[in-house]
Amino acid sequence: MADSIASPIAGPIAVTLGDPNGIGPEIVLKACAAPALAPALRERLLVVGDPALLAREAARLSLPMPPRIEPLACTTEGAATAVESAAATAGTAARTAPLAEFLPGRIDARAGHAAWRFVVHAARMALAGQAAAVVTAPLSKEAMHAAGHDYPGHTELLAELADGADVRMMLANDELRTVLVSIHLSLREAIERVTRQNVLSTIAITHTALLRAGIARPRIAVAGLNPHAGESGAFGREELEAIAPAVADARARGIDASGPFAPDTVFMRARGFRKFDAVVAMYHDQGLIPVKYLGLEEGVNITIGLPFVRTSPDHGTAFDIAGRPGPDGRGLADPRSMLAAIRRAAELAGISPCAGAPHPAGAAARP
Ligand SMILES: NC(=O)c1ccc[n+]([C@@H]2O[C@H](COP(=O)([O-])OP(=O)(O)OC[C@H]3O[C@@H](n4cnc5c(N)ncnc54)[C@H](O)[C@@H]3O)[C@@H](O)[C@H]2O)c1
Ligand SMILES: N[C@H](C(=O)O)[C@H](O)COP(=O)(O)O
Repeated sequence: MADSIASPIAGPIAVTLGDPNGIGPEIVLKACAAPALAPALRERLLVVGDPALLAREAARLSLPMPPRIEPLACTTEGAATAVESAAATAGTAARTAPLAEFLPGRIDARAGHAAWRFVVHAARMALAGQAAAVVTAPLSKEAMHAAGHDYPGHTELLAELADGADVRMMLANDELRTVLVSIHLSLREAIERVTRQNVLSTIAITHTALLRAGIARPRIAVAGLNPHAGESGAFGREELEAIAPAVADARARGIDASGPFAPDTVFMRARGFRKFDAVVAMYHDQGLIPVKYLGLEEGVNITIGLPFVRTSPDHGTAFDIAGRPGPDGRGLADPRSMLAAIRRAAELAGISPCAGAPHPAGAAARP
């Protein structure tokens, strides 16, 4: 992962539109127009999506269009304005529909297909060195699956596009970073993934990501799986048989890893980065709840282990509020997590996120 680098990566920051029927288009437009966004950073943003869809949303919300758009049509109107290569449109024409058929809040395979295309295109740009980073607006896994794209989420799709890179999901805000041993699995399967090798790989990928972010001696806390981290085997043996040996392996490699710690208290010990720079969590909800609970508006999802920078907001498509006008007609979707994702991507790509504008979070590059 290119977490933080000495010289900036060239090219735009590709921002995907997400599921057209979710809040993606709204938060992308709001983030692009946010007064808190530095003008120089705004100019680096390249929105990957359908221009007609963006224009409809911009008119609804009385917002300007983003300065730069990479046109990928999912509507027939977008197809009229988009200049796409034959390769880009191959196999998708049949799924292009009139703009009026893209309805906010609706799970629709055509929207899922469009969201998938936006991500694939942006990732290919980054892999080809044509984009400095990728920031993804939320997509609906259900709609993507309905379109026949059988990925649990962006993370797994991006890993495949990057030749099967060994990636992990990190969620970060200004107080906490958590990294997951496994992501989108049943809890039963997630427990099976708590192996010595998986835990060790997660610690190692986390260590590399933190080093690249400029943290000279990353301190990594490792959570247990069971209540009280198993209480010496009384409540489960995963700590004794997999997690503690993985921590020992990591330490033998010179990594400052410690644990397993009781999962219910390790996050508060890590909060504020006073004792630890990151917590390795044993499964999805163990690691994501603490960050999301601190506020959806600041959290950023970062894929570590990829050959390019990828961030996203830490929330989903919010179909329940998509397209809703709100009391002032400007929509209900909060763009702050998207803004945080854009700023974090810029930092990780070596681009100043705050040139010419205040950066509320302050601070140096961090994943
Ligand atoms: N990065 C991603 O692509 C991503 C991340 C998480 C979930 N998802 C997908 O999103 C869909 C819905 O997931 P969910 O309902 O569990 O979570 P969600 O984050 O979409 O919604 C949870 C709650 O938070 C609210 N909310 C979320 N973002 C908001 C914002 N920016 N402003 C105001 N309110 C906001 C919603 O209205 C809802 O009440 C699922 O298909 C899921 O797979 C995608
Ligand atoms: N697990 C993430 C979350 O709940 O925030 C989300 O599903 C995003 O996953 P991808 O980045 O893989 O789409």
